[in-house]
Amino acid sequence: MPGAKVIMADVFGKSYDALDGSVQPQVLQFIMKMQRDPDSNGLNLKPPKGAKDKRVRTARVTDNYRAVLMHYAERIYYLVAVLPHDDAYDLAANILFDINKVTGGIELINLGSLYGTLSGQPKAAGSAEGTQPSFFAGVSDADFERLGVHPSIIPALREIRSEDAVLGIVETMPKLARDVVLCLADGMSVEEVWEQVSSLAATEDKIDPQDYEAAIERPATKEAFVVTGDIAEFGRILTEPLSAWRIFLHPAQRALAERKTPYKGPARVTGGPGTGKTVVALHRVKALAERLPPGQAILLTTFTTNLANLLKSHLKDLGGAQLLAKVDVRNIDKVAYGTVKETFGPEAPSRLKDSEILNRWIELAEEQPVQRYDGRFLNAEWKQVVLAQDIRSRDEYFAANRAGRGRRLNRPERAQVWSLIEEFERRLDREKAASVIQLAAQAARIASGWSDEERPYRHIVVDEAQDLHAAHWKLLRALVPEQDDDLFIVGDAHQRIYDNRTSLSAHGINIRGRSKRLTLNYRTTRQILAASLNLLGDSKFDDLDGNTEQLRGYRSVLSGASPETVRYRSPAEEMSALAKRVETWQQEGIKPQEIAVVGRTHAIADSAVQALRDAKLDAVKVEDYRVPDPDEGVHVMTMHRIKGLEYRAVAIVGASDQNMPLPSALTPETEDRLQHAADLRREQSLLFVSATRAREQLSVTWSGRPSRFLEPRTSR
Ligand SMILES: Nc1ncnc2c1ncn2[C@@H]1O[C@H](COP(=O)(O)OP(=O)(O)OP(=O)(O)O)[C@@H](O)[C@H]1O
Repeated sequence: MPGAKVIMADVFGKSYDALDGSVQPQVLQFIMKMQRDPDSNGLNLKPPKGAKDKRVRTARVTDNYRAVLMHYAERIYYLVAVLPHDDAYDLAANILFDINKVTGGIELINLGSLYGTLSGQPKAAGSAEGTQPSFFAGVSDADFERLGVHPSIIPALREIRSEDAVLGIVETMPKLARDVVLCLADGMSVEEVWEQVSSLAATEDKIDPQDYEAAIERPATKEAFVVTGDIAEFGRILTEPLSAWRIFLHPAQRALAERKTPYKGPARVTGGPGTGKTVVALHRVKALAERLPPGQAILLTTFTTNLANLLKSHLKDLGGAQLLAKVDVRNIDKVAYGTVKETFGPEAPSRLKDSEILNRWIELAEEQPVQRYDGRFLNAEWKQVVLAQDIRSRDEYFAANRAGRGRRLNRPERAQVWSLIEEFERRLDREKAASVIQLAAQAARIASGWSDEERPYRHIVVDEAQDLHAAHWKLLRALVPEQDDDLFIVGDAHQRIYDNRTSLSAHGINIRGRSKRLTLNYRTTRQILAASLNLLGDSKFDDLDGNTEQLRGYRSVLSGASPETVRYRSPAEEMSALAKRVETWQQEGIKPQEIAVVGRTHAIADSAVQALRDAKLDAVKVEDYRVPDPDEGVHVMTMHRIKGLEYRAVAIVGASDQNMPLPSALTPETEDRLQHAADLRREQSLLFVSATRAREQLSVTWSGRPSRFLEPRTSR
């Protein structure tokens, strides 16, 4: 008897993750049995009674669990879910499969959950909102269908009368319908939605609504189903819960990442937290690697080593060792140091961390008989004026542009500052040491002298671009010849947490006409998003290229609990409440390693670890360069360390005015007004970054006075 081909639907992952560890291995056994012989008695593969779609089948996985499948062609089955017996029959009764008229891809429509989301909605008449018109009154059925919304969904859309209901229902829809409905709800016209969403997802094929063989080959199907017959591949996929196979690019993301016609120069993608910028960068690397000529290389870089390690593991998930072999994944400081070391070998200076450099500046400033300049001010002047413009002489410094610096320096003052800078650099030379930014400037100087043939990369992709310094951009510009698809840059100035501000065009990186902004957040519930945006107040942010960026249209499809903001009388009380909160989250089914506790300083994080352990909860401090094992417990870390990560639940602790902003991170206002403002914005961004790591639950707590960034939304 020939075996069957089993194809996994994207939604399958959700039901699989919810299964008990003892049932999960049985699912693989079940798939193997299906592949061997779907008609074997033990499987009891049959059409359930009362199913809306005659192709639905149920089959036995264990005594208590059933698989729901769709049988669409001879010996080919889609696996939709494995659920407890009754739930499986419920689902089987309410699903439909069809070929989407726009994408030509196969779609799974779950009418049960779709209509289920409407149950809490006010009725059309007889309720407080009785006269509320249907939210989509202006869109005809024909328009919905033309845009790619399946006709079975349209009656549910007619029931919608509030934005909340829109956001609730889209979670249960097929992908294209979800994007269309969100854009219409955002006020876009039918034509705009066609141009910006549906037409981008449309297939050029002539669609035969019965031809599933052709439909299975289309990209839209491949985004929603894992088409593999290889059992080892199934096993690998199922044991990597958040791995990249589940990431199905939104048409706007796909247009950026998989674009076939080359970008005629550098391209830039911005967008708020969780809009999939990193995902786009990874898919871009994959697309570029697929057409990379032999002997050429791609650089994927970001700001910190931790994030570079994370990118490496995501890239491996996405394309395996084969993809990784074509890509150099390194953080920017390593790229710079590598260039300097190649030239100077063992003579290359050793690297000093930013904190060590700052301490040396503070020492030098304090040694001066007359203390005219604060160490912080001098450090910033050196980094943001001297190193940013690669100034090497007193005359160059006299002529330097000091835009962005808030303290004027007259000529004699500039002479004083320059002599301090010379003294500082002399001391570092004597130590055979250098700051990471000095090394980047040196590397940029070296690489700028190379010919195009000597430039080591064919493409460079940059994540977390907002944190890079001017010297980094000069270096990157010099590491890749100016040509099509040279630089692909991804970032968000709202998340700038290191003190580097510059504009791409100042470094010969011209992105005009090649920049896009992503607006749909896939990570965070809209309740958490609204609270996080509140933290930013009315501060202004840039678009990495000298213009102001706005978060217009930034929204989430997910809905959940409101975040908590709670004040306690003392740090001890706050910490014991933290332990209770973490315990409650765990009781609600959130695993310890899916919970993060975040503090502004190491000391706060350490006291949180202690408090959790005192309450007999497993907790681990997440330090640099190490990812804890899943059984080490709740992850506790600083706000800098959580950058780029995400958790189901996040507790921000110690968010008092004493810690946020951290006084030692602020340049005195009297010393430099603009630097003070930039320091404040950076602290605000740190809190914003921390809050936007939360997928489902967020709590922000403190004792004493709340951080000024919390003021607008604290109701006490
Ligand atoms: N099209 C998509 N469909 C479903 N999930 C997605 C999609 N794109 C991204 N995601 C998920 O959304 C989350 C955020 O993605 P990602 O980390 O790429 O966003 P980001 O913009 O780089 O975020 P941040 O700037 O906050 O670090 C991830 O869990 C990712 O898997």
